[in-house]
Amino acid sequence: MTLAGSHAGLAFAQILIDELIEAVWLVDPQNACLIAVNRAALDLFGLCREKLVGRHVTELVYTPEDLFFWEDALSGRAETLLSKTLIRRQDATLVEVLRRVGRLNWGAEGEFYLVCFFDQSERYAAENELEKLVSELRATLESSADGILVTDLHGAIRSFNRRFAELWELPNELLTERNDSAIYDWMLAKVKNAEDYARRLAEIASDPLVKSTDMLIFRSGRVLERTTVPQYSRGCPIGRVYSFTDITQRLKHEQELRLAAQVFASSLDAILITDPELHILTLNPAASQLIGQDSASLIGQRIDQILQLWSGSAAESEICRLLEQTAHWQGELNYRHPDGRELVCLASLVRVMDAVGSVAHYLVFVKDLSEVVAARQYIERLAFNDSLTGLPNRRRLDERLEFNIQLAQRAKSSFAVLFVDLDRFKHINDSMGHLFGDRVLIKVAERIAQCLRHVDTVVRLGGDEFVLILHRVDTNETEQIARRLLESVAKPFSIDGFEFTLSCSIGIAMYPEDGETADELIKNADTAMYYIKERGRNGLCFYRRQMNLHLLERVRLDHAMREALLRRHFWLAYQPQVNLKDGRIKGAEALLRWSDPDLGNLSPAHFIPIAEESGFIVALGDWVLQQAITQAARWYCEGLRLLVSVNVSAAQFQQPDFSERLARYLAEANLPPDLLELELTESILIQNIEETLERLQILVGLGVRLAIDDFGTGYSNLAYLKRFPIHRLKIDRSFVSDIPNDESDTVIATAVISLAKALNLQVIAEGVENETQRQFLLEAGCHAFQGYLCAPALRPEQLEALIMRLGLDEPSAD
Ligand SMILES: Nc1nc2c(ncn2[C@@H]2O[C@@H]3COP(=O)(O)O[C@H]4[C@@H](O)[C@H](n5cnc6c(=O)[nH]c(N)nc65)O[C@@H]4COP(=O)(O)O[C@H]3[C@H]2O)c(=O)[nH]1
Repeated sequence: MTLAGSHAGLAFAQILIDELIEAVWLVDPQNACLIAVNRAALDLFGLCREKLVGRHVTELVYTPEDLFFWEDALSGRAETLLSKTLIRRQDATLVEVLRRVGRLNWGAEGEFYLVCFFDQSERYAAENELEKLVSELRATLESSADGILVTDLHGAIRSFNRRFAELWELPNELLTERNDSAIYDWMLAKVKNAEDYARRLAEIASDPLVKSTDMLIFRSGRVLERTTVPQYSRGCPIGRVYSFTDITQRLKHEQELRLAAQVFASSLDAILITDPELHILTLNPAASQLIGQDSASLIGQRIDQILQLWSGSAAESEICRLLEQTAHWQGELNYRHPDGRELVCLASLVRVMDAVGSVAHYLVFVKDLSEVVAARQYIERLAFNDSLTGLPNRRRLDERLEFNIQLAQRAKSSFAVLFVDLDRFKHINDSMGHLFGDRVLIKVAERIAQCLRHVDTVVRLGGDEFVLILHRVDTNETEQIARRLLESVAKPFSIDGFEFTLSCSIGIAMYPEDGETADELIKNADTAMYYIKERGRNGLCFYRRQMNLHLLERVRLDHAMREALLRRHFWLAYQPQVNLKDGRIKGAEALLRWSDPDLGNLSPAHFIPIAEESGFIVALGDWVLQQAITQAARWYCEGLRLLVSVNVSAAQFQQPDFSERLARYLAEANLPPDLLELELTESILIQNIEETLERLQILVGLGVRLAIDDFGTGYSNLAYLKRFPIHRLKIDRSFVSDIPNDESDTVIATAVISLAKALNLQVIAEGVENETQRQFLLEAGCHAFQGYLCAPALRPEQLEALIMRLGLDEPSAD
């Protein structure tokens, strides 16, 4: 029997199930029709009791599972069912329920199926909501730009996001197999200072409530910022969330920004930033210093009203065009500083665009060029002016000459170029030092300038050379000015109590006759100057065309000399040196002779200066030394103890191996060294005094005698003279020739003789041509003479014959 068959049972069951919270059906197991439903079931299905009771269960169930079950239940193959399912309400909505079917045997009342429905829709909705929330959270976690690690209070990892794995470069195996200690080890190995890292982590772990932010520096250089906060649940900490941000780039940018700010603040150039309308937004200290106003008063002002950006050559439209095209403009501007200074500035304008392509700012850089301009002007002055005398220099000369040429061409006029060179200036430099020489040059430059008109130009070429341009002059006027110049330079100088006189040689070239270009004019004036130098100096000379031929001749002569030495066209003549007291011959000066089959007999006065200029004198002088020693040795062997004097040039004397060679020649010839005298000029001796003294001592150590040739023509310093191991002074021919008529020559000759006496030196006069001179020198106490009065330079055999006639005064007799 089923429950449906027992009315009393059914009524009781109805009362029972009505009290239940869940929806309940009682189903007749015979026909699977509903025999009773409770109130909750009416609510759940949205049907009235009449619409439910009596219905076949399969009309009310919805899912295949239910349909199959009831099919099986009716055929006795199934009795219970418990699962989630769906029911359809009257309004066609589906409701998720947990449905339980059980077959109940109610004793005498019969059997029935009890079908209970628990409405799960709310729970499921909550679960769904939760699931959604979780997945949203997960997505949020994953989409975070920071790496996130969540742990429990003991550090066990609960989760981390992909970014965390990326930042820490976790290998795949650590992603798949969760191994907390391996992950922590990995992290430890990544950081640079593992010890600090571990200590800090332990500190954090020890306090579940701590919040902290730290910086982690990786071995790779990457820098992470780690922030950790406790994770709470219902107000209690249950774990910890770590978030990691890669701040490598940010730090770099911050550093760059700091640097930029530092550059901005400390830049020596003025930097101003404006808005698109050129209103100043900010400026650095250098800008306020350059402009001369404090930054507060400048901010807000238009930059172009403060700096004359559009002044000068730069028109506003042009600057705007350039800014438009290249985003940059640069130009010079003048700025009058409030303190009155006129500044020359280099300004640069740079346009800065914003993200959408509009002008955001202008950067204005201003550099004060005043010092640079002053330096440039100074360099120009240096470049175009001689630093010693302040006169224009060679570079300016070319410019002035070109200018004069153009003027003269236009006006069909002439002008003069004078090449002025001081005579024997080297002696002053060598004897008094370069500083003294410089002061002399300044004084000379002043004197030259005083002789000129303001339209003329004087240029110092260097050393003691000056070039003058005389504007619009003819030869007469030029000569007058040149003579004035000679006179002016010849006036005595007095520097630091030292009184001396100078002379100069002036070569003159006239435009256009003597040259049409600047180079030609200078070259020809120079040639004329050389010409006058060679002819005794202290004078002026106009250029003549033949002079250049003369220069060419010098080159040819130098070549011919070299050939002549090879072909044995040189020989030595010996001029006797006579004892003034007894007229006997006491020595001879070896003088070079050149008898050339093509050129004839050439004078050493002509070719020696050329050899000195070209340096050939070293080889030539060496040959002379060897020849003279050989000859003296020959005479010595023949029983003639004759002192032979040899002229030694500066270049020869300065050869490092001069004394060694000399010693070798003496030894090879077997000549007693005291039969050789070296004649050195004053100019040789006054160069590098200490070094010269050393060399002289070596020579004296060899046993040879030393004489100063042309004594009186240089600037001998008596103090040094005393120190030099000299045996003899030779009075220059120029002081002898006018004795006794020229008073100053006479005085000088007498003074030299007295000086020699005082220093206990021998003294010989050269160029003695007459008896008066001889007598004068004898009376003055001179020891010896040489000159045409006795004989010119002779061939050795002629000298021997003369000695036979006059007798020999052996050197030891001095
Ligand atoms: N007016 C006049 N002149 C006289 C008289 N007695 C001698 N002379 C000349 O005066 C010059 C004296 O030689 P110096 O002053 O050393 O002047 C020499 C010397 O500076 C140089 N010289 C000659 N031979 C040599 C040499 O072998 N080596 C070097 N380095 N220079 C030499 O050439 C210069 C000229 O030599 P020279 O033409 O031989 O001219 C010689 C000689 O011939 C005289 O009574 N009156």
